[in-house]
Amino acid sequence: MTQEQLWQVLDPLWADPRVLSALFCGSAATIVLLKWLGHRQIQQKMEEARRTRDLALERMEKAARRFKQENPGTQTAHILSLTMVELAEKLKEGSLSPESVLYSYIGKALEVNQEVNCVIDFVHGCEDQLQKLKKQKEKGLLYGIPVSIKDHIDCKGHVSTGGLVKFLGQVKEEDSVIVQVLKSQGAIPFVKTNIPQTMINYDCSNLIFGQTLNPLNHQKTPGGSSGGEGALIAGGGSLLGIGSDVAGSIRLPSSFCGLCGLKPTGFRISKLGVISPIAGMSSVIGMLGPIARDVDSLALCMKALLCEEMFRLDPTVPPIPFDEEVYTSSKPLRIGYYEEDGYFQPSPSMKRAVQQTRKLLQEAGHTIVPFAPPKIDYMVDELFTRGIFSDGAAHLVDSFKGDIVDPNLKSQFNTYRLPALLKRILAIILKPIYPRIARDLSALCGVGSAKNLWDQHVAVAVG
Ligand SMILES: CCCCCCCC/C=C\CCCCCCCC(=O)NCC(=O)O
Repeated sequence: MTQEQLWQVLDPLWADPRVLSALFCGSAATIVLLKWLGHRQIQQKMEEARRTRDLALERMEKAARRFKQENPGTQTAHILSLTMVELAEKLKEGSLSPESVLYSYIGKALEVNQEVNCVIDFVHGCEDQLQKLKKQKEKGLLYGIPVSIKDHIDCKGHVSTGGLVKFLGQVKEEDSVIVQVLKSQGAIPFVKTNIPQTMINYDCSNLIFGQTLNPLNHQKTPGGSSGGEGALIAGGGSLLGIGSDVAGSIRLPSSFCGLCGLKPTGFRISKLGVISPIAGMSSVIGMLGPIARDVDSLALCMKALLCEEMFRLDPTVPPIPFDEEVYTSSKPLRIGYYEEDGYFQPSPSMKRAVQQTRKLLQEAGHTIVPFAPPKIDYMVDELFTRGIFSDGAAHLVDSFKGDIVDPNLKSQFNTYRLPALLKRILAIILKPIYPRIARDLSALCGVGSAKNLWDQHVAVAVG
C-alpha cells in the first residue's frame, strides 16, 4: 500500500471526533496505567527492603537475648556507662570481653531504634568478626569496640541504599576501605544507620526506612545527613559511628544531638567503597569521619584509621599518621573564632556555646583572636552553593529517576529540577525583594561549561 492509499483509508477516520477522543483517552489511560505500575513496583521494592530490615532487627534481638540468657551476670549498665577510651583500655587488658561489649551494645541499639528509628541493618558478619578477633594475638587500637556505620558506606553482604530505591538489591561484595581498616584495628562494625534520601539534606528521612527522630527531643530532627548515627550515639546505642560530610553532614547531627564529630581534612580518609549521588563533584570536598560522645574518642578513632593498612589499601590517601605530639601538647595555641559569620544566623545557644568555649580556651592559656570570615556572600553563594551544584543539580535530579521523592525533600527537589532558564528569570524577578534566594537560584544553575568549572576550581583554590 502506498502512502497515498494509506491516507485515503485513514483520512475519514481522523476526521471522526469519536476516533480522536478514543485515541486521546486510550493514550491517557496507558500513561496513567504505566505510572501506576511503576509506582507499585517502587512500593513493592520498598516493602521488601523494610521486611529485610525487620528480619535483621529480629536477628539482632535473638542474638542479644541468647547472650543474656547464657551470660546472666554481664554488667550491661556498667559497660554502657564507660567512655570509649575507658572501654578500649578494659578490653585491651582483658577485664571486659568483646562479647559482653558487643551484645550489650546490640541490645541497647535495639532499644534506641524502637524509640527513634535509626538502625536500618544488622551487620551480621559482626559475630564472625568477634570470633576472628578472639583468635588474633595482636590487639588493634579499637580492639572489641562496636562501631555503627552510615548507610552509604559499603559493608560486605549488605546494601548501601543512599535512601534510594535504585540501589536496593545491590548487595556489596566487598567492605569499603574504611570498614576494612576499622576491622584491621579490632573494631566490630555492627549496625548500619539511617540517612535522608540522597544525603543532600539536613533532616533524616527517606521513604524506605522513614523518619529518624532526635532522642533528646522527639519533636526535633537529629540533623542530617548522618542523622541515624547522631540519634543512635546520642541515645546510647553506639559509642562510635562513621558518618560523612560534604556540607555539614557530620557536624550538624553532632551539634543537634549534643555529640562530637569531626570532618577530617579532604582526602585524609579513603572514600573507596562509598556511594554518592553527587560523585564527581569536587568543588567542595566530602570526607568520612567519626561521631562520638567526646573528643578523645574521635582522636582514638583517627589514630586508628590513619594507619599503614589505610595507606596500603588506598594509595591516594597521604601516608601521614596521627600527630600524637600535637594532640597531647600543652603548648599555648593561637585560635581564631567568630560568633557570627555574617551569613547564617546563629541561635542563642550556638552563640553561648562559642562564648563558653572561648572562655575555657582563654582560661587554659590559649590566645583567642576574633575574625570575620572574608567575602562571605561570594564564598557561600559562588564557591559553595554553585560548587556543589556546578552541574546545575543534574546528577542529583537524575538520582531520583525511578524513585518517589520523600515529601521532606519535595520543595528542595522541585527547585533543583526547574529549567536553568526559569531559575535565571526567577532570580532576576526576586533579586530586589529576596536577594539571597535570588543568589541561591542563580547558583543552582551551575557553572555552565567545563571552562567555567576549571575557573571555579581555581577560585576555590585561591579563595
Ligand atoms: C526558592 C528556594 C531556593 C532554595 C535554594 C536552595 C539552595 C540550596 C543551597 C544549599 C543546600 C546545600 C545542601 C547540602 C546538604 C549537604 C549535606 C551533606 O554534607 N551531605 C553529604 C554527605 O552526607 O556525605
